Amino acid sequence: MPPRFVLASRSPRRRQLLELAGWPFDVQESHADETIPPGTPPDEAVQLLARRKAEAVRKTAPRAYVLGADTLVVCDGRFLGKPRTAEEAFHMLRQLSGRTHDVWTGVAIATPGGDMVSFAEKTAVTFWELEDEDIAAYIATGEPMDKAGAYGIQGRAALFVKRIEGDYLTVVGLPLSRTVRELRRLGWPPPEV
Ligand SMILES: Cc1cn([C@H]2C[C@H](O)[C@@H](COP(=O)(O)OP(=O)(O)OP(=O)(O)O)O2)c(=O)[nH]c1=O
Repeated sequence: MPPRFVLASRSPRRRQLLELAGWPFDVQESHADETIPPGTPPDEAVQLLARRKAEAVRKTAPRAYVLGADTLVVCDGRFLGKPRTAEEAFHMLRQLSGRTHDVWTGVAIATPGGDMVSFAEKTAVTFWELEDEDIAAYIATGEPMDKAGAYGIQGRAALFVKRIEGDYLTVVGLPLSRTVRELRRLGWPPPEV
């Protein structure tokens, strides 16, 4: 039996992106703890959380390749995760208005041999100046609530974006081209898949 591939994520975006790679995989949510030790730099923080997610799911799928990922927005040294309330979403988007911030995505791959490999990718995103009414209207769509930094570049927040530097898919939550290259290096997919 060839090894299975499991995506350790509840994110519909990550599933859709991984489908582009063209091989079969299962999806399993990780329920991993998402707290980060204070002072952890962003590249380490996203890899730490990605590894935790992959590790949690590996316990239930030991003979599989397991992929975990985590995305964080970093503005002025402050980490912006998923907003808990509409007010928090408003403050995050106010903070991002008219400025450049970094979006970090960490990816961790657990292999059937027991290894754990991870990397982090960064994309810089510049927003136009946003009017308070634009922010309020965007929050009313409900889009910000399950997304780091309170926006989805793949949705209506595309209208906020002046320029980006880096892989667009790092912002959406999975730097697919680098991920597929790393997986190949680790032996996935095997010839029989
Ligand atoms: C900045 C940005 C983030 N996001 C999303 C990607 C991630 O799904 C989410 C960040 O939260 P994460 O904790 O990285 O992921 P998640 O909770 O959605 O899923 P899981 O932990 O189960 O894998 O924000 C977008 O979809 N578009 C964007 O432009």
